Amino acid sequence: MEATQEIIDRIAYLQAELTKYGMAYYVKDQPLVDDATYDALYRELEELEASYPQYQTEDSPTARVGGIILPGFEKAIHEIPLYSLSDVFTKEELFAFDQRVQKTLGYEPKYVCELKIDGLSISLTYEAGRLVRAATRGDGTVGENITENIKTVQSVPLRLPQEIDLEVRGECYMPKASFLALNQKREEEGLETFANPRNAAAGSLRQLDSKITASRNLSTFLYTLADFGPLQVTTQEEALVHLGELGFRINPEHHVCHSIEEVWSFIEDFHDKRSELPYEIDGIVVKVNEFAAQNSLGFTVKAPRWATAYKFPPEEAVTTIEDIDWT
Ligand SMILES: NC(=O)c1c(N)nc(OC2CCCC2)nc1O[C@@H]1CCC[C@@H]1O
Repeated sequence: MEATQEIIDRIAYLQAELTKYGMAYYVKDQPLVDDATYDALYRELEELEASYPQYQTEDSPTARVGGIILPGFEKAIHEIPLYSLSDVFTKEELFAFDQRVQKTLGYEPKYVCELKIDGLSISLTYEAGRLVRAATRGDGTVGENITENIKTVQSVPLRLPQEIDLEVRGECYMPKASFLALNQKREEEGLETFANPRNAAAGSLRQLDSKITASRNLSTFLYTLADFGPLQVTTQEEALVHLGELGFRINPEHHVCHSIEEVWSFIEDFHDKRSELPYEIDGIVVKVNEFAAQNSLGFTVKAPRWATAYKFPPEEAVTTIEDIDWT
């Protein structure tokens, strides 16, 4: 059916508005409209796109529901490898890391601390501002192409505000509340429950039916650029801020520390706050902030010399909602 200019404009308006509302709700955690308003506009867009499918764009908000069932996952080669992190488990080991860094640099650098999100590491590739590939980390060089599944994760932008080529990396995770609700539902259905949110996220992302992925309330925190492309950033802190400006979901608890002692107090602080977070973390990632200093330090075979992960002991597992002491 041919569409009038008025209908074409209305479809474009709804696609833009609902994308803006979705970004505010899922990325910035700051809703702009109430659910009823969003749902009414979403239904109107669904009806219009069903009547005029030639105007349903692949980055329309209605494209998030999944529906592709893949025969299997294609391999995804990482041109720039996804490194792992060295681990430290004590204050002494953390300070020894700082000593090695200072020995190489000849000065004490600023560090940026980030919560170590306990999810599945992913890589997102954009060409001319459009998401063209999403992949799991795999072994760091070869992962799985999970583009169709990642498109159903509401916090992942399908289109950037600038038509740039970019590859970003981060974690896809399942919030604790979604994990508990999912396990309760599976229990009621006599299905096997997931051991922890990380396994639940991995299982949800590695579904061949993207409709199942769409139902699992996954979210993301992005933390690094594989290639800096056109971005003019010189520190990790700036990179995080810029990723946020591009529309990616960034964990707000990043903090620049001016000494390893300050890093330690950040670690102690979050050791206590950990159980109150709405997502699981398994430690704190400590990175030299300046990219120039990172380049001087370089990488070992598998991990950067300019970063380490202080690991927390495993959190006592909360398996079902009944286990929580709500008092
Ligand atoms: N899990 C995380 O929250 C996290 C993070 N906040 N920052 C990084 O920085 C990368 C960059 C270079 C080497 C590690 N890595 C993280 O997780 C990685 C994914 C795979 C191994 C580590 O867990």
